[in-house]
Amino acid sequence: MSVLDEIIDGVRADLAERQARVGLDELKERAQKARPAKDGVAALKGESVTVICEVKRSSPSKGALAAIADPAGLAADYEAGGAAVISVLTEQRKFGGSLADLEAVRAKVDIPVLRKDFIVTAYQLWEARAYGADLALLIVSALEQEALVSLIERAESIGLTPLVEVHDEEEVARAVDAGAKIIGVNARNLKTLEVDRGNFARVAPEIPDHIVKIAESGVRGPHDLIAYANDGADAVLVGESLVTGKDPRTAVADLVAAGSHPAIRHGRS
Ligand SMILES: O=P(O)(O)OC[C@@H](O)[C@@H](O)c1c[nH]c2ccccc12
Repeated sequence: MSVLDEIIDGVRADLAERQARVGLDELKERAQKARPAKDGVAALKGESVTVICEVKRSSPSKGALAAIADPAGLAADYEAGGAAVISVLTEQRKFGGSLADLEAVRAKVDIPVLRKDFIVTAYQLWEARAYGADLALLIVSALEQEALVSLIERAESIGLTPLVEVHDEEEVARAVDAGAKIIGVNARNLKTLEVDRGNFARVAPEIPDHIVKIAESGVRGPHDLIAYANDGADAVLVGESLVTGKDPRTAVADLVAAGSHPAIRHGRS
């Protein structure tokens, strides 16, 4: 069984418990009361390379990264540093996240918030909206094509912007066919957990121009952002280096400054 399969088994077990506790109707009611979702595409695509900053306590590859007693405080630091979007891991077993983290972050910041989880049913999209998310991650390798198509449609119909994650060229084709407007290329293979920073450069040319391109994982600092930008990234998604560093606000500000450097804008469409 791959790491991804193992994670998804756990996600399904936890999901079944929540579904037994909170009915879909109740969840929809709560989602309807949530503040309208912010436009994820507008937040990410601009003159500069934008930065998505992640609240992540642990990971299957590295184990515990940071305790993060105050996820909302961390998110506020990210926002102050110039983050375009906050990503909140809500998967519990391997990443130490929760919907409570999402809710706390949402209450604290004004920028769009991404629910980062292993979404396999529409129920999780309603949860994302009910707890204040503006975007939701959909992982191509975790979904049959039919499910991917219907989850993208459902996400958009309830106001969520889907960020569709791929790892190779084949998955790009599936994401594009399914109607993705934002595609994230993960440098980490979720089946083996190996990180290959060269993956974005290989895969990104397959993504049509009108789609927002995000380079995910492995960004250690401004030099990695610049490399991804030169390979055509509109945005980068950064977790580990921010949660393990001493000063997240300054680390984000340094990334944002690199992303808005005129040298990077040259040749960008
Ligand atoms: O911590 P990093 O290497 O900066 O990576 C962040 C993010 O890309 C990573 O957490 C991630 C990318 N896709 C995912 C899917 C599920 C869980 C986590 C992820």
